[in-house]
Amino acid sequence: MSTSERQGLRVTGVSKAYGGLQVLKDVTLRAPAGSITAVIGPNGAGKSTLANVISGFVTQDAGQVFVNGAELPAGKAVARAGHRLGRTFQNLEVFTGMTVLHNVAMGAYSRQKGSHLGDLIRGPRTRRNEREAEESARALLRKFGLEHRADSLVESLPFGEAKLVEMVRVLAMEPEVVVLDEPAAGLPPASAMPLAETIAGMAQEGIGVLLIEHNMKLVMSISEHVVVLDQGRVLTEGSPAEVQKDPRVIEAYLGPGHAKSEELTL
Ligand SMILES: Nc1ncnc2c1ncn2[C@@H]1O[C@H](COP(=O)(O)OP(=O)(O)OP(=O)(O)O)[C@@H](O)[C@H]1O
Repeated sequence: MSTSERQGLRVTGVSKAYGGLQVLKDVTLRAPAGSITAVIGPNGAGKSTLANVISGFVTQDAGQVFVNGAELPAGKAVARAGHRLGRTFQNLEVFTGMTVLHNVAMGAYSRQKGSHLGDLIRGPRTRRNEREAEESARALLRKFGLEHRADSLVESLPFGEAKLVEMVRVLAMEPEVVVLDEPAAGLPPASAMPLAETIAGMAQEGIGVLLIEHNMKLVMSISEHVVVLDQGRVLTEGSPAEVQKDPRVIEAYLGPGHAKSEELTL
């Protein structure tokens, strides 16, 4: 697919309620290919629910999600790999009991075509797929400076490296769009720079990145566009500089009376 055909992620009119609580209200946004779009908002604004709807873990009540113009079936997380949509989680999601290499190879394996019967009897095609998945996993680990960890169990890694493994596993899927749910959460400050470089690298490779993040420094330094969610609605959107100075955004975060002469530096 050429870069001009890649439209990235489009979310239109998504709403979701839990019982009487309307968590998302008519949310529309885009995360174009080759750029970083951030979603920020105070606690409880609906950011993780939005990530869950986009990645098919939660079924929306209304609205659609598209990757490169193709509508994704609501609530079908497993179908996302076929549509090249990858996602990382707020809480680390890695396959414990498996090596770093095999964790990343699972990402590569998910994009390969095979048959269930072939997988069951481990026919020649399955074995070739496994070999190829491991080779591309190894190449990615080299690229991200994790090659020396290939044979370690993923749970033996420091948290920051395990987070990076999760991200590399998503990249092994060769995604068109990635949703990163608070990638900086729990990371030591020293890891912020390599993380920013990794995310920027995704966009440079043409991926549409939707970055859900509380760390304003990270958001403001690498995002092209920022969407602000508040109480389930899109409050406003714009460039990092515009959003940072917007009195409505400052009020949403800090409460009324803070809007004058302040800038968002959370
Ligand atoms: N499965 C659920 N059942 C009921 N309520 C839920 C469920 N998931 C989320 N909520 C509620 O929906 C609202 C939005 O939650 P969500 O986790 O999406 O917000 P958030 O912006 O990601 O918050 P944070 O920044 O704290 O992670 C909250 O009031 C939350 O309690």
